[in-house]
Amino acid sequence: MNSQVQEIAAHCDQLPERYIQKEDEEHGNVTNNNASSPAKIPVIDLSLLTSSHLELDKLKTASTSWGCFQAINHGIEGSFLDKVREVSRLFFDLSAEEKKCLSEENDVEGYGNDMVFSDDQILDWTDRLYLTAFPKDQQRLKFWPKNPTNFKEVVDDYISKIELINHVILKAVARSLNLEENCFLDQYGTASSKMVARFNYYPPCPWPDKVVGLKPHTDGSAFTFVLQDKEVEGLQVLKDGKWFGVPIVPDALMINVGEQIEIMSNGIFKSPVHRAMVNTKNQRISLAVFCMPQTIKDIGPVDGLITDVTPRLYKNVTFSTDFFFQNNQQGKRRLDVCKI
Ligand SMILES: O=C(O)CCC(=O)C(=O)O
Ligand SMILES: [Fe+2]
Repeated sequence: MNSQVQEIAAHCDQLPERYIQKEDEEHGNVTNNNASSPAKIPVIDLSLLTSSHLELDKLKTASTSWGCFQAINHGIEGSFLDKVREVSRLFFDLSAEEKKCLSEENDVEGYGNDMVFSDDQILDWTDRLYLTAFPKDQQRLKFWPKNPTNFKEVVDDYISKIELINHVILKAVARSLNLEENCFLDQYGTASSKMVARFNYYPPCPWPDKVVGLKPHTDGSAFTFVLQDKEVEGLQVLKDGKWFGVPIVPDALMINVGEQIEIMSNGIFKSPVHRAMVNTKNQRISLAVFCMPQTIKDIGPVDGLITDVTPRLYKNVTFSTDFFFQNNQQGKRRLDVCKI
């Protein structure tokens, strides 16, 4: 196993070559830590989505222009979100030895860092814990921390709450396009869907403008729910060629449109390119929960959105594990592979 970034950060006085980012031609200056403007990422009140057309319209605009929004009044207590943050932090506070017990060579699940596909790959300044969290019978318990002792109880509880919100959002985005409210949910498949939790740990870095915490990417999910660090910012979203920092909105959940909803909506909703930056002083922890449709059948643009004026833009596709990682590995963007 590679050294964990946490250990490198604690012990080294020179940045290892493999973490030094090169200019990114596609997404502009990779290591410009100062996002160009304070973001106006829309804030959506989920409690209004069934009663207010205005809020539903805001959701539609957010998902078509930004591809993301901060959800408030989502039904999860702020004190519970703090608990989720706390068990995440307590896990990363454990000794290196204790955490390494939760990793296995060549397994994406468990504790580790940036997945290495090639010798010349530039690595992200992050360590992570990656767990299949739902359905429960697919959880691989050997990768779940025993410490803190309430880790699993809290995470299981959080995941079941996110599952409910995910359904609310899937229905609401359908209604926002005047479609039958289950059209995305039916493709998503309630019984056989999957949720993957990725706990991201970004140690402080003495050379923040030479590295990125998480390189620019789009999420392969239907939707992703990101619980942000409560004090330290770092997430940025690319819009109209500019990077926008995502501000901390207390108790909000940052929700990203994933590639699969971009496909199901025939490109109306956008899966945003985003990245995470690091800083010299403070560690940052985030928890991303990826809600993934069933992989037993393919997904594709919903019928109601394909017309003579808006022809089908994407093929049907199954987001199998191979499809997911292989394209990444070959440097191909998954969404491009799916385009007609
Ligand atoms: O750290 C963050 O805020 C973003 C995490 C993220 O984008 C991911 O895990 O895919
Ligand atoms: Fe992401």
